[in-house]
Amino acid sequence: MEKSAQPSNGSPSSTAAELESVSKIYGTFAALRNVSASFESGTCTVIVGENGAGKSTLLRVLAGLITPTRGTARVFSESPHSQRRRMAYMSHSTMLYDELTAMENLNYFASLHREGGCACVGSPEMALRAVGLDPNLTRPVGQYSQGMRQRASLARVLQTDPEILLLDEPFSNLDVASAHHMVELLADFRTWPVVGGGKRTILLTTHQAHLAEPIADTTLNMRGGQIVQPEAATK
Ligand SMILES: Nc1ncnc2c1ncn2[C@@H]1O[C@H](COP(=O)(O)OP(=O)(O)OP(=O)(O)O)[C@@H](O)[C@H]1O
Repeated sequence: MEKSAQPSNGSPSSTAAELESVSKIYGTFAALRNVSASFESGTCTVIVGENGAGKSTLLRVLAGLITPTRGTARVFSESPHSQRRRMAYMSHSTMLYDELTAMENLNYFASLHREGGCACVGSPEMALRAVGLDPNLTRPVGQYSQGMRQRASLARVLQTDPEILLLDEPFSNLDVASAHHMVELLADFRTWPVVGGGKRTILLTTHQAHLAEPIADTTLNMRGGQIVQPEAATK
């Protein structure tokens, strides 16, 4: 089934990411079935659906972490893998070391990026301040509340200064106040200028679409590995 997340305005340069007839088959099971969608630069797309609908698979294909069985994924008109330094992917798990402080965690991941040749525009300190965490906190992340852990996790991906932010269930395990704070942080992120021009693009999956409403330009509904609604603009 083929659906367009956002209708093309005829300008290829405004497309941040796209899927063209993408399927992902595990054995005999299709996690994604012939999905086509495009995501315009500067927009926030919220992807909702039941467990197993294919939301994470879609994000991971765009992140270049999964190769489609059929079809093509493109990021800035190139392969996702080749554009990975312009993207950041935050998975379900925080991917932080519990025994390290937030600053130590971010320094560690920043060093990995530098070794990979990534120019980290944001510093770990700036990223932590951006999400409202004190860079001088001496407590290890293992002693943080869930909300603080999620913020530290967001800082980990923001410090790479991504143009495209892919967030898998960023509100999971957060109370409503923390989820609202996360949404405010994401709204703020969208306003950050991009070196060399361009706009920040967000794709996020959630079971709680109402939480993302303030920043959602488009909501996509997935079921059985397909996008089942072409679009449902929330504003
Ligand atoms: N590596 C894998 N091997 C086999 N099946 C997989 C694999 N990864 C995902 N699947 C299956 O593909 C389907 C889609 O998974 P996916 O994680 O994309 O769903 P989801 O919509 O993100 O679900 P959830 O909301 O539970 O995270 C599921 O049925 C899942 O079991």
